[in-house]
Amino acid sequence: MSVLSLQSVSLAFPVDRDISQTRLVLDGITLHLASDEFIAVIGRSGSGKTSLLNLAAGFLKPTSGRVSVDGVDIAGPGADRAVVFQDDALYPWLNARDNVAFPLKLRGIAKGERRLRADDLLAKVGLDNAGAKNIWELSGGMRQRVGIARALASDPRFLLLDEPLGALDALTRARLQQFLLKVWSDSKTGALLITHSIEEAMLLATRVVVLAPNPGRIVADIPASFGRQLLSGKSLQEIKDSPEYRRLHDGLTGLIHADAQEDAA
Ligand SMILES: Nc1ncnc2c1ncn2[C@@H]1O[C@H](COP(=O)(O)OP(=O)(O)OP(=O)(O)O)[C@@H](O)[C@H]1O
Repeated sequence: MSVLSLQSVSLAFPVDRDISQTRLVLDGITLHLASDEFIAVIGRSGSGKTSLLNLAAGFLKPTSGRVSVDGVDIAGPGADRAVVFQDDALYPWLNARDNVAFPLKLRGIAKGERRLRADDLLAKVGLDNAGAKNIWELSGGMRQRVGIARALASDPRFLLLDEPLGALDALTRARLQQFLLKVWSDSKTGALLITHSIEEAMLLATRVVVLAPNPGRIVADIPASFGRQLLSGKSLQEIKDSPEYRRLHDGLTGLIHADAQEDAA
């Protein structure tokens, strides 16, 4: 079992490129993600969700505090932490299979083996016959699935997901939520998901973390079991109709709303 940890992490950005003046964006963040967990981070726009993910990915260095994997400070981005963005960021000059195989190429894996593994990963994300397709021939949902297959190709211990379903229509998004849940459960990687959707956070995560802004800080860290209920075959409607679902939904909405009112006061 691996653990990705942020320990008393703060992050300040310079104000208007003036490095003598800084603004605190995240303050005192402590968060541990184990490789069997799915943490969803919600919070208002500007509360620091993406900054938190960028710290975990190693794209940003904390101003103070530590970011580590299994107790070892990270030095920057690494293959142990794969990132999927809202904008799929695929290579348009490569077909779907070669996009997925790209991390394998970087690791020096031979061509035949790369092809087999890429096809296997494409099958895992339900794109068995799409390997030879050009990126521009794929729908938005298919492109996101290729992006997730590519992230899995590096055999990461953690998947860092920055609003990966945010640009999709409601129906495709609902389908891909179920798919993401299955991928997480099968691949046994820890997942950190940034989302604007309370419902998405509740349906996928084993823990929902709420950030409040100015400066970004954790105001709630709540366990959830709806994803596991979905995986064990309970229907979405039954889950959404349950009192525990409605209670948590109301609670999370209240937390985000309370924080907005505090800001306006
Ligand atoms: N590179 C940067 N330089 C200066 N300020 C930044 C930088 N990146 C983010 N910020 C500021 O940090 C704060 C948090 O931004 P961040 O993108 O992490 O929030 P967020 O919760 O992900 O927002 P959203 O939900 O709108 O994507 C914002 O006020 C933003 O303007």
